[in-house]
Amino acid sequence: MTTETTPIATAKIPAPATPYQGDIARYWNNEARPVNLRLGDVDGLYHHHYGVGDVDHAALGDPGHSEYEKKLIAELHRLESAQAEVLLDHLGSVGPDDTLVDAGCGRGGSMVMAHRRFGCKVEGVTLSATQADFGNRRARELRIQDHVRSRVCNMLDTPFEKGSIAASWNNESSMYVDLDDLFAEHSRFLRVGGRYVTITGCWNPRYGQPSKWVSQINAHFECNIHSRREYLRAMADNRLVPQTIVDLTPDTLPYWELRATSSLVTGIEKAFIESYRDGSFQYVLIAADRV
Ligand SMILES: C[S@@+](CC[C@H](N)C(=O)[O-])C[C@H]1O[C@@H](n2cnc3c(N)ncnc32)[C@H](O)[C@@H]1O
Ligand SMILES: CC(C)=CCC/C(C)=C/COP(=O)(O)OP(=O)(O)O
Ligand SMILES: [Mg+2]
Repeated sequence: MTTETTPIATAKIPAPATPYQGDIARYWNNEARPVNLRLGDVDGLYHHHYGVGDVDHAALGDPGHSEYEKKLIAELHRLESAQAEVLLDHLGSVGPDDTLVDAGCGRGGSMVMAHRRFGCKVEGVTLSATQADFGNRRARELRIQDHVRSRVCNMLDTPFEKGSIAASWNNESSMYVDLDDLFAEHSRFLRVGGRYVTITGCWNPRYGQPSKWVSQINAHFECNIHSRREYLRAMADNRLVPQTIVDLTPDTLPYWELRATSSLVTGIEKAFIESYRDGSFQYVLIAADRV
């Protein structure tokens, strides 16, 4: 690394609020799965979320072809970026003078996309110094560091001023926190009339209790998947009123079925596919107004 800057994120790393958060920080500091890095290398947008939309079989071509695996990686990445576009579609009208918050920002791919779409500032928080440094380095490379910034910070206790944020989101990051605490914090920093969006996996109360597949996903990622009911209750209790709820489960299954055939499998594919198929787990988008 050059001497040009002390990375903002690691200049002063706050102590984890709980031992659990310390574990999660370590998990993401050590994460370097090819399924994430090789997809990000396609165009420099690094995601830690899953994909939506139909697979473009024409673009993939013949599985026997020497370029097939490369095309498959590009296709998985296209579906992951399409997921982030769907989230951004639900943020409402955002202008260049607005500031957005990405709660649990990962390596920052969604933040770059949000800035490109709206021209606004985007503030990201993650528990991982490695991720925050990665996101800030990408922002510098893209010369958007004045607008896109990641920091090591607990999303339940952020420095953002009350009512200062136009819109905020959790993209596959709400399963690491208590939902009441999470929505109280979003509600505090969002302005009245602002928008909150989450894309998340949640267990389906109609199934009864979390299925064995949901338990496997929790163990795999050290997270704690909430039920759909818990999301709606915690939002209602924190001045977040759902405007749109979309069941993205049918839209994410093609991504998983394709990923299961790739060389980049991680072993968790079966749990997602089986739980989406048996109805015990759902992939949902909820967009809510801060009232
Ligand atoms: C699965 S990744 C999602 C990353 C990103 N939203 C994306 O779509 O690429 C989960 C993220 O949540 C973050 N996270 C978990 N608990 C957190 C907390 N209490 N405060 C801030 N970030 C947290 C992790 O550090 C990680 O960046
Ligand atoms: C929908 C649910 C329950 C998500 C759990 C949170 C999570 C780990 C998301 C993907 O991260 P990743 O992109 O790092 O995972 P992978 O390595 O499997 O692609
Ligand atoms: Mg991934």
